[in-house]
Amino acid sequence: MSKHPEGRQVKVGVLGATGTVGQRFITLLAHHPFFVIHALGASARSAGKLYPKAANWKQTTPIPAIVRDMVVHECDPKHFIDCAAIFSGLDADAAGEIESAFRTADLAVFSNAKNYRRDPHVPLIVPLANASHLSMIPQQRSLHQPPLKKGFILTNANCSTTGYVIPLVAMEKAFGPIETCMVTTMQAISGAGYPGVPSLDIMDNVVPYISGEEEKMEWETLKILGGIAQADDGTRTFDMHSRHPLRISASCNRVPVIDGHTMCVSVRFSRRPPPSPQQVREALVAYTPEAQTIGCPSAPVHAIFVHEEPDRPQPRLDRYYQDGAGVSVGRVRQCPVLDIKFVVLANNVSIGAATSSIINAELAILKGVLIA
Ligand SMILES: NC(=O)C1=CN([C@@H]2O[C@H](COP(=O)(O)OP(=O)(O)OC[C@H]3O[C@@H](n4cnc5c(N)ncnc54)[C@H](OP(=O)(O)O)[C@@H]3O)[C@@H](O)[C@H]2O)C=CC1
Ligand SMILES: N[C@@H](CC(=O)OP(=O)(O)O)C(=O)O
Repeated sequence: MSKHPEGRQVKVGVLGATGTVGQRFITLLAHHPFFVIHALGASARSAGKLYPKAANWKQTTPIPAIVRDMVVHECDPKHFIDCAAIFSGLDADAAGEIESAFRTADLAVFSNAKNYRRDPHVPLIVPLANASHLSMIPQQRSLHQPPLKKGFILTNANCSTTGYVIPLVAMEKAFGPIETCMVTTMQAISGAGYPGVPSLDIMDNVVPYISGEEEKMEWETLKILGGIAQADDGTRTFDMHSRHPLRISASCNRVPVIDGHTMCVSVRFSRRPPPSPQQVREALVAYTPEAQTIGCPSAPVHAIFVHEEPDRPQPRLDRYYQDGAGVSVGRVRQCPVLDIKFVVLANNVSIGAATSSIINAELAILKGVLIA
C-alpha cells in the first residue's frame, strides 16, 4: 500500500460522522495509510455523546477501536482546528453553513453534499474521472475573503452521476465527444440516508421519482466532463460550453435494493462511424485514471470492471467488488437508436460517496494541494 509522501499520517475530522456516509468514512479511514481520525462531528442531538452511543451503527464490521472512546462534537471549527482535512457526510440542510464556516477557518473540506457543487470556484470531482479540476483550488483560496492559506471546499458528485460519468469519460478519452446520452437509474434505498424510504413505500414497489436527482445528473455531468477556461485577466472558470452540444436526459427511480445504484445508459458519439461494442469494451478495460497512476491507496485496481456474462452487473453480486471503489459495466451492445448501450453499477455509499471523497483527498496530498 502507498505511504504518505512524507511517511506520516495527517489528522482528519469527519462531519456527519453518525450518518450512512459518515459511518462508511469511519470504516474506510480506520486503517488508512495517509489519514488518522482525530475528531468527529454531528448534530446537537449527538454532540457530547460517545460515538457508539450517538451512532446507530449499520456497517457489517464492528465500530473501529479508534472511534470507540471519541466524543462527538457539534460541527464547530474550533473542535477540528488540528485537522488537515475534513470529510463531510452532512445532511444538505446543514452542510451549506457549516462547510462554509470550516473553509473560513482555513480548513480543507471534502464534501458529499450538493450545496457547493454548482459554485463557480468549487471543483466537482469524481476522482476516477476529472482529477485535473483540483488545479482550481489555488484560485478558490486567493479569491476567498479573507484569502486562505490552506482552506477550500471540494465536492464529489451525486452518487448516480459518479457511477455513469466514469465510463463516459473513458469512452470520450478513446473515441472523442459524446453528443447524446440517455440514462435510466435504479437507485438503492440507502441513497436516501438512514432510515431512508419507508418500507411501506419501497417494498414490492418502484418509485419513479427522486426529488432533484434528474436535474443534478444532467447538470453535474457537464461540469465534470467540461474543461477549465482561462480569461485574459488570468481568471479560470469551469468551461461547460465547450461540451455543447452534449445533451443528457436522466430518468431516476428508487428500487427495493439496499446498496448499489444500477443505470442503463445509451450514448451517441460525434464521430462517424461510431466505435463497435467490442472497441468500447476494450477502451473501458484499458481506462486508467490518474488516481491509479499517481498511487492513491484507495483507488481500485480496475476503475471499470467489464463483465462478459449477459446478466451482470447485479447489485447483490457486484456492489462490494474492490470494496465498492470501482464501477462495474456489462451488456455493452449496439443501440439501434443511438450508438452504444450498456449497464453500469456503482456502490452509492462507497465510490458514490465516502470512497470518492477519500480518493479526492489522497489526490490532493499527492499533488501537493492539501497542505498538512
Ligand atoms: N447515502 C448516499 O448514498 C449518498 C449521500 N450523499 C450525501 O451525503 C450526505 C450525507 O448523507 P447520508 O449519510 O446518507 O445522510 P444521513 O441522514 O444518514 O446522515 C446525516 C448526517 O448529518 C448529520 N446532521 C443532520 N443535521 C445536522 C445539523 N443540523 N448539524 C450537524 N449535523 C447534522 C447527522 O447527525 P445526527 O446523527 O446527529 O442527526 C448525520 O450524521 C448528504 O448530503 C447526502 O445528500 C451523497 C452521495 C450518496
Ligand atoms: N439522492 C441520492 C443520494 C444523494 O444524497 O444525492 P446528493 O448528494 O446529490 O443529494 C439518492 O437518493 O440516491
